[in-house]
Amino acid sequence: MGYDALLWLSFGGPEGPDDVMPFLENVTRGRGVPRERLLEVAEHYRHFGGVSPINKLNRDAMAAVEKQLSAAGMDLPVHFGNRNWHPMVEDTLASLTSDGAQRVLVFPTSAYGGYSACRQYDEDIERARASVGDGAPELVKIRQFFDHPLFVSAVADGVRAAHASLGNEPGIRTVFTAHSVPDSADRASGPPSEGGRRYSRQIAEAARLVAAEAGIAEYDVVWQSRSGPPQVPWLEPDIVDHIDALHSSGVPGVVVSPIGFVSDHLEVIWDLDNEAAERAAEHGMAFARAATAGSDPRFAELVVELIREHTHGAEPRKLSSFPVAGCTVNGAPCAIGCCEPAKRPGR
Ligand SMILES: CC1=C(CCC(=O)O)c2cc3nc(cc4[nH]c(cc5[nH]c(cc1n2)c(C)c5CCC(=O)O)c(CCC(=O)O)c4C)C(CCC(=O)O)=C3C
Ligand SMILES: [Fe+2]
Repeated sequence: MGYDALLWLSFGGPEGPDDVMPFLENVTRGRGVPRERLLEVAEHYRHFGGVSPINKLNRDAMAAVEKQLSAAGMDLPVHFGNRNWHPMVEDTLASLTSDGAQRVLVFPTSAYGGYSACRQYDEDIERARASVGDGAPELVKIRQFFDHPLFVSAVADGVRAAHASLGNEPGIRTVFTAHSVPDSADRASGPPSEGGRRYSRQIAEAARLVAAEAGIAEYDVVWQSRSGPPQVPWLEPDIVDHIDALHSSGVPGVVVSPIGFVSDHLEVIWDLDNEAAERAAEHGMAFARAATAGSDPRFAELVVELIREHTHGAEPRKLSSFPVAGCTVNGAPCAIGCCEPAKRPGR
């Protein structure tokens, strides 16, 4: 049986100043993020007129995918739905249902496993189906793709271009970043038989693959955009602290590749292009931020290939030996214990 549509499932972001606080309240509801952190992040959004680039970046990427789908003669309309801001996934699914859709593929805009990057999108699927009620279509989620050759080569080209922009000077360190998560969430991610830490291990593996493709021997993997109360341990070190450490050890500059994200959304343009770049400048270090994969033509090609795994039984291409995960039906978890939400301290 075929599919009636592709649901492009993303995080969402505000599209004007009045959206900022309600958006942040949606993101952090029940998550124990301190009020001060919320107000601080609201300032980051206000710096850009209250508009996150994320929705436009998603719409552009969707248009690129639609173009490639129609060029391939595949009749699969693409619909946009978000977890935290309009168009909300509940509304998109309601309209797909009234259009008569019975089976829908879901592309979540994250390459990785773990609670925030994978399981929470399953929860969005469950919540949207529950809100539609009887007659909700079957929702089949597309797998994690952190080790797909098209993802790896798009990120690697971004890293190469960033080094070229600094004149390929020797000694410039390549630093990969991903969104920090509570250490407890990382430990709890993935099936226990794999030893947990599916999220950070996949990030490390993607970094290794990209560095190998770009011919980079020395690199680091660090974290960014930490929130949550300071007494709760999150993955470390933070990119800004890491720039201090590199400076102390005499490193003349950095190329920062946000490998944990698929687009240049607000956490990339604020936390890296602003905060990390500023710290590097204070130390007199060279700084270049590598592009994310989402705007590369290979990203649309990647999405179409992932779709074809479902519609044409295409063989999954992957460069690591990690198990294929994340491809679940109607928001079911990947496997017993896989990507379970971590118990959040202070909740
Ligand atoms: C792993 C991960 C990804 C990557 C996977 C994926 O891409 O899905 C990601 C993406 C994103 N995170 C984003 C924004 C925010 N994340 C927050 C808070 C949090 N993120 C977390 C993790 C992740 N986040 C966590 C553990 C929290 C703590 C609260 C909680 O447990 O939920 C907060 C609250 C304020 C703050 O504390 O920073 C905001 C505003 C945006 C949109 C940016 C834009 O608007 O352009 C995007 C794409
Ligand atoms: Fe986040």
